[in-house]
Amino acid sequence: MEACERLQRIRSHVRLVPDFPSPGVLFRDISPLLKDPDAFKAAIELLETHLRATYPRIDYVAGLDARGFLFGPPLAQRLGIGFVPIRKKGKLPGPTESVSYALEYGQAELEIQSDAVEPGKKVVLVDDLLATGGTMHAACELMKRLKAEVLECLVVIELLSLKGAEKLQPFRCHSLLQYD
Ligand SMILES: O=P(O)(O)OC[C@H]1O[C@H](OP(=O)(O)OP(=O)(O)O)[C@H](O)[C@@H]1O
Ligand SMILES: Nc1ncnc2[nH]cnc12
Repeated sequence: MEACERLQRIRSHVRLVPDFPSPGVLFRDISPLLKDPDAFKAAIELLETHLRATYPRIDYVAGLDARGFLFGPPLAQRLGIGFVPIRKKGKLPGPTESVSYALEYGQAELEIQSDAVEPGKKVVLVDDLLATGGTMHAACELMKRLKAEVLECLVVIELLSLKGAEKLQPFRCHSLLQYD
């Protein structure tokens, strides 16, 4: 499958759900994408191709709770590197670093185990979707605390009107699909 054919396949498997989880939010539901093995494979392959073409060395893929856990581990496997979970508050044992943040429809706190990434390691942060960028920004802050280097914030879907990529600067952001 060509890259644009793959993108089209991915796009056609993202479902729009108005007013979820709260009134006024247009929710982009990736469930149909996960359910279709070819579409899901196309997404993972495009993420992998992009990373291989862009970075000579990546040490870890770090995924954001919860939907970053769907894309991060298969991607890390294909790259032959480790996966690190960044979780919502209270889920990780042992010493942790935590950062609170605001997202498109709420407030939450993200955590990482203090020894999850060694200082100086090169990390790609992965999630399904970038909206306001609050969640990804918090993940970047966690990486700063561990003295890791964020190569890029990588998402399947970017909601351009919410200007998440601007909020993340100077960190780089890459998305497969963009919506207004
Ligand atoms: O750019 P933002 O405005 O921060 O929004 C994006 C975040 O919102 C969603 O996660 P959510 O917090 O709904 O949690 P979930 O993955 O557990 O469903 C999505 O998976 C991103 O992580
Ligand atoms: N509009 C949206 N659709 C799906 N996930 C989201 N996370 C934040 N905003 C979202």
